[in-house]
Amino acid sequence: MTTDFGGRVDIESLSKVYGGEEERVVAVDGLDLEIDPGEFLTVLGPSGCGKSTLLDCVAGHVEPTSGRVLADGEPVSGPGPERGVVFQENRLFPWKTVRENVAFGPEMCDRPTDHVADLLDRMGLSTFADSYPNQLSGGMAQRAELARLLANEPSIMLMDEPFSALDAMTKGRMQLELLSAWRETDATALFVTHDVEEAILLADRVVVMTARPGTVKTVVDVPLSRPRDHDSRTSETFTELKRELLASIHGEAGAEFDAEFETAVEGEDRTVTGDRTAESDGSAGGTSR
Ligand SMILES: Nc1ncnc2c1ncn2[C@@H]1O[C@H](COP(=O)(O)OP(=O)(O)OP(=O)(O)O)[C@@H](O)[C@H]1O
Repeated sequence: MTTDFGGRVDIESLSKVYGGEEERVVAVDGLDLEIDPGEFLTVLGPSGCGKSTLLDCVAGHVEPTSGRVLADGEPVSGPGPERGVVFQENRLFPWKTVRENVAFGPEMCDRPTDHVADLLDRMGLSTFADSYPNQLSGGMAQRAELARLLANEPSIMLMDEPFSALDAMTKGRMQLELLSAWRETDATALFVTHDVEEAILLADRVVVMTARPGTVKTVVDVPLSRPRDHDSRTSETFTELKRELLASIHGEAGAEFDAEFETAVEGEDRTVTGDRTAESDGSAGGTSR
């Protein structure tokens, strides 16, 4: 699968303020980030720190208050075909079948739809191609969303906690399916998640955001080889990265957030190991797939 665009993303001094004078919320404040073409970047951060706002600004669904986003050097001023989005909740058209949902994007752009059957097959949805979204399980609907994203062959894949509502086993399968599909493209991926393990498993680099107003706290390289599988989670490198990222998020989110992540480190030595965290300087990491 190829794309027509390079997939570079530059986020420059991005700020977003919601509301008026009375209920002013500074969601994102002066955030700088560069994402290389073909890179898989995950974004972690405490609840409400502006992760979705960041992704929405890149998608062109939210207009920055100041600063800008460039996609392949062009300022983003709205949604575009080179950027595809998957949200946490199912946004499939309920009146269309799975096949029609997946084919919709290419059809709207007068592009071929020959790859739709193959995508449905890869996502394990061939036998549900003629089903409607309300006949699908949560995991199937998310697979259909992913197939729909891939059918559009975007050069930039934007994903906002797409697997957060899935059970652990389905989530694990979907993560590997996503990686496998992404590796066959040249696409850049920006993936927002609350899940530290998910952030590591998928990424070339993990961005940790500060508590609101959100900006980049740290950027951590993930030096795990690809292709990755479930065994990648058992490596020493993975465990060290997990401790490092949990410590970074704990430090940011404060005590009220600790409880949420307490279970994630249960049974493990919580000592923070050597600091391999690179302070954000906007430099890009490796992109080997
Ligand atoms: N349309 C909006 N109008 C007003 N405030 C908003 C709007 N969208 C988001 N916010 C506020 O901006 C802040 C950042 O929200 P955002 O959804 O970007 O954070 P998040 O990190 O994605 O949160 P979560 O992890 O809980 O999904 C929050 O305080 C939120 O309430």
